[in-house]
Amino acid sequence: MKYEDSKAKEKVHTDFREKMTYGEYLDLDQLLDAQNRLSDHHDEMLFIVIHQVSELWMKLILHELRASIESIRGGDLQSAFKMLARVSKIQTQIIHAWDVLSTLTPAEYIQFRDQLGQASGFQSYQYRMIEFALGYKTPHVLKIYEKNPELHGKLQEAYEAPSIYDAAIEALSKAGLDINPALVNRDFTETYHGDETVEAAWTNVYENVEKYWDLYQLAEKLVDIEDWLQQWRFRHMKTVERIIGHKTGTGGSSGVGYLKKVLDHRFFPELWDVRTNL
Ligand code: HEM
Ligand SMILES: N[C@@H](CC(=O)c1ccccc1NC=O)C(=O)O
Repeated sequence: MKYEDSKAKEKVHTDFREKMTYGEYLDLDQLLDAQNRLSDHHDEMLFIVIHQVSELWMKLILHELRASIESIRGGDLQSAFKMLARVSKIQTQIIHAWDVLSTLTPAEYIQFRDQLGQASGFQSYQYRMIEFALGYKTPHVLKIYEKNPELHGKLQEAYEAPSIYDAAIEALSKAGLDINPALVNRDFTETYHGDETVEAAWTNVYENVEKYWDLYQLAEKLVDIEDWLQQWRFRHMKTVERIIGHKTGTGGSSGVGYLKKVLDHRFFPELWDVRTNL
């Protein structure tokens, strides 16, 4: 039994459902007691809340992505569309969070930045699991968690699992489109970089929409997700530039230069290339 499930059961048994309150159901004592500032600077509260809200939304994104991968692999594309549409809407929420964070000025941030030590969003394991679920497998990220076996195990599992794009490629193949067989059983720990048979298959789908309506819809849902993820990355990079300029990051990277470089990575390359082919 998963931890979440056992906790829910315990709640029902001990509280008798009718007596359970709003705060108990949502564990608000715990949730609202977790904004612990390291400085007494007013704006540190904003910094903490934005991160916590983003991590909560990431939790839901992962929940939806994992289930949609299972649905695609099981041939139930309609359920996957519903969940992927939800992922896109969540992404718009976390993109808008940058508008709130942009109210933090460099002069304000610098007053509590030192307190953050070497902590950095670089260490967000949920963000990495999202990247893994979308097929961007960066092995150096696993190293960060070597000293935490529980998290390392979870990340390793996500690292080895087929991504949503692997599931989509399998769906292309199952629909009778000619896909390089080596791709279907490939080493999923490798970041996917593109394949001619996949590009030809997507081109076929886009040219024969009425025949491949489901695959066409799947493609467009994936484009939505990559589009929004790139917009999130871009807003992060620009917000960082306006707050810390070109200072090096607390995580040890070059900062803005590094965040710009990450923007080069494409998750579903053929879905972008196909647009040129049509
Ligand atoms: C004042 C606000 C912020 C600044 C100055 C900032 C700065 C940075 C910098 C410089 C990096 C590069 C790694 C490093 O050397 O530290 C980074 C990475 C990252 N940050 Fe932020 N960040 C901010 C807010 C946020 C927020 C609100 C989130 C949301 C969870 C976030 C998530 C991440 C993630 C996931 C990475 C890793 C990106 C990657 O490796 O592709 N950051 N951040
Ligand atoms: N990397 C940031 C620090 C930072 O943003 C941060 C620090 C602790 C917890 C989350 C953070 N957010 C995202 O990177 C910096 O260099 O200022």
